[in-house]
Amino acid sequence: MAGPVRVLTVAGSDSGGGAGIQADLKTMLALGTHGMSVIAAVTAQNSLGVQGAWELPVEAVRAQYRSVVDDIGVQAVKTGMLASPELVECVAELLAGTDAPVVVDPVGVSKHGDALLAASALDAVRTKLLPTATVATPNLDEVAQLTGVRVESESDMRRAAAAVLGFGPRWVVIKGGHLGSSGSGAGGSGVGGSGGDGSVASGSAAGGSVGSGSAGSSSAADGPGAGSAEAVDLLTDGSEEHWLRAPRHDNRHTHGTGCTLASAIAAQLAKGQSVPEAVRAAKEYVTGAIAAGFALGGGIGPVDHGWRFKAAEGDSPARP
Ligand SMILES: Nc1ncnc2c1ncn2[C@@H]1O[C@H](COP(=O)(O)OP(=O)(O)O)[C@@H](O)[C@H]1O
Ligand SMILES: Cc1ncc(COP(=O)(O)O)c(N)n1
Repeated sequence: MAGPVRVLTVAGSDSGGGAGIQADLKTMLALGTHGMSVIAAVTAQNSLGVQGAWELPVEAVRAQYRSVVDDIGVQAVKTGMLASPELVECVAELLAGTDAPVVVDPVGVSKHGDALLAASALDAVRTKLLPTATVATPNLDEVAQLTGVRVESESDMRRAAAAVLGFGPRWVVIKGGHLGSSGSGAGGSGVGGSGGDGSVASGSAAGGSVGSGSAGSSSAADGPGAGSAEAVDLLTDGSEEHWLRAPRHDNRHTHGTGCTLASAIAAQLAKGQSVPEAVRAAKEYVTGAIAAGFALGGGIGPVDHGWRFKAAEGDSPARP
């Protein structure tokens, strides 16, 4: 079909504009695609944390999805914050009926430790949502939550990948962004008006080109910026292994990194790239966005989704 490449995000809204639906749409635009959204939950959120979260009714999510898919059509779908077991099941059922590649970011907790998924939804993520995924992109806290595997070094990432693949996604990216950063601890508000019960500890990450290679030994360090010099992710389907290595940027403004990576993978898949090509390109994009991350509000600022536009314009951000 002629026209722009179309990518859909099914996720939560971040009022601060750094993560969730807002990060997804900015990423899709930056990578030359037409982004569309199914809003599953709304958060009141800023650089300091999540002040409130409300999930949408299942019918509202199903109706948004049908409106987009039945008329406009999608060439890839990405999922993010889905909040409740009912929404996870609904979205899994909708995705089971699509031929488009699906990127599942099993969002569990915000960078500040606020629960974005009820603990009662974990089983549905494992047994219903993950089997629909072409690529799943858990961070290390989500790996622990979903599989019980605690990753403390690069060598643990293989075990983590095998455990996630056991739930049925075709590929998994184990994101090592939290390796070598300090944990920020759980707390804050829970998910939804129904009350969140899924709070878990989260790591706060501190913030070129992407290399690949084999697993090395890198030990967890004692604080943001003091960790390993690389941000290492492992992409595997159980037979092929791709180690994606990029410079670790000593930048605390990393709000939205996971959403950005998953949306970038979806955009690249929609353009027709293979999974390894798409993940490599997405890693390059998120690495540049983290390098350009900026302060906004009093806490953790966002990555810069427009970093390539600014670089092309000669570096200095445009001023009105
Ligand atoms: N400080 C950093 N410098 C460079 N890359 C990073 C940094 N922190 C995270 N990343 C990368 O950003 C992507 C998202 O990872 P992560 O922050 O772990 O996800 P999440 O937002 O889900 O917690 C991964 O590719 C990871 O390696
Ligand atoms: C609505 C929403 N969705 C997802 C995240 C996770 O953000 P991150 O990409 O930093 O892990 C978030 N903070 N808010």
